[in-house]
Amino acid sequence: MEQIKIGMLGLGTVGSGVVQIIQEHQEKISQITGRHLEVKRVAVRNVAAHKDEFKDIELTTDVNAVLNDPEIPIIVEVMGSIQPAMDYIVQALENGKNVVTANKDLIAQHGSELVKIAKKNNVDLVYEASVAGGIPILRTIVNSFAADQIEDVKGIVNGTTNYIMTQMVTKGMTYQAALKSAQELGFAESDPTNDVEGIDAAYKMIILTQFAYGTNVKLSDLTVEGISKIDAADIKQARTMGYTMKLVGESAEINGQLAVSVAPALVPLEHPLATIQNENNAVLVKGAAVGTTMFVGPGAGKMPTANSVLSDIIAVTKNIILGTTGNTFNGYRQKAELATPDMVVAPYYLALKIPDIPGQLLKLTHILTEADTSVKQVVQTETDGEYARVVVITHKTSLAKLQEIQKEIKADGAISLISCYKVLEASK
Ligand SMILES: NC(=O)C1=CN([C@@H]2O[C@H](COP(=O)(O)OP(=O)(O)OC[C@H]3O[C@@H](n4cnc5c(N)ncnc54)[C@H](OP(=O)(O)O)[C@@H]3O)[C@@H](O)[C@H]2O)C=CC1
Ligand SMILES: N[C@@H](CC=O)C(=O)O
Ligand code: NA
Repeated sequence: MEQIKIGMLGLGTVGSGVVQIIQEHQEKISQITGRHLEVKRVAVRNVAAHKDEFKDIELTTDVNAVLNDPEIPIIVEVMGSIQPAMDYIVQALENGKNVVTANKDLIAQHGSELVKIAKKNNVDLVYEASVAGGIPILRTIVNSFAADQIEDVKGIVNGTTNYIMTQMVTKGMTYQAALKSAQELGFAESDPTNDVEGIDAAYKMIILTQFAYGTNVKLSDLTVEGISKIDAADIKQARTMGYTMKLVGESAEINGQLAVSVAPALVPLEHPLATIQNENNAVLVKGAAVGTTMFVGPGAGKMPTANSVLSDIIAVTKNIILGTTGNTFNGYRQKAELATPDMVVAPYYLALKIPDIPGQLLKLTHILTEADTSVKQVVQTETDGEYARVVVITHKTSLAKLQEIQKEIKADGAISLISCYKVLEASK
């Protein structure tokens, strides 16, 4: 049987999973593609660290030996970060090689540039593993939503933070211990800052926005908040009110304009996202024709992510055989403006520190009323005699009105806002 030789950049969590699947499932892959896949050469930083585990594979620190090998038609980039990965991918594409990558940082920030280079060189550039790890969400949007009009994409798209929050809530683990465990399990990025600050999820929402609406947005177009500042008191309080807390990404189409965000949100316990635990991810895609669909699965980890990389390798292999490489992964292009804060509406949870003296709650009600925002629920959760902690859940209000409320509270001086989270509606 003819061979397809693969060159790889990186042999860490994902890379080692890719090698394992190719070795263990060679027979099935050959039957499906009609080709024998062989990992010919892998570039790493430290050959000695891998040579005992990967005796049958040629390891090198010379990236050019992978990128310039005329026998290799497919390069798998699983090393991460922007540079030098960007230069290596450009070099591979310009050398006429198809590229499979799991690198969301790179695709979210330089995807359109790389797509153009791939097209010019008539090669594939595919990156299913870059969003929601093992969930085949990108190809599903491309294939199964091609004729539908997507109205909303919402979900949990970072495995590390969902794992941390699950461990904190269900096992009482500390934030630091849960993060350490996520790193040991291979879920976190090599520098976990992007995970915990919501940036990794934001990159994934940028890619999902491109696939769902055909529109390129950049990081500065999104509102992004991570989990590092979440107060355990809010998680507890939310639970008593019938909510759990999740890091939620949303890309919504509002009258033809887009609102893309990542932030911790209160999720009603009966909402499908409330049941997503540990490193699992879930993406809800709402189409005008199909309604709401949900895709669930592991969002991080060696084998699930490697399986997505393999789905790309197999798609590219088929294209090589058919002579159909060079088609853009997602061909949909559409220009759209960003929604303004007055267009983006949701209920909000506000936790406030209020002097425990008469008239203060009235003052808060006045601020909310002035911003045309009504209250659904209000609870005084504790008092130390001097200050009370008061939690308010509003009815739907716009982001512009919320900003007005935040400004007025700040100006008041006596009342202070401890935290503020969006509240998901049970039916959405
Ligand atoms: N882990 C996960 O669950 C997921 C990861 N991803 C993405 O997949 C990619 C890889 O992640 P992961 O496997 O976790 O990362 P790891 O840190 O586990 O592995 C990175 C690998 O790349 C190699 N490498 C790094 N820099 C260079 C360089 N300059 N030259 C040659 N080799 C280099 C490292 O070599 P050495 O071993 O010698 O240090 C290592 O083998 C990232 O883009 C990540 O965002 C996507 C979805 C899920
Ligand atoms: N660090 C990422 C890995 C997958 O993309 C995550 O935790 O989701
Ligand atoms: Na995926």
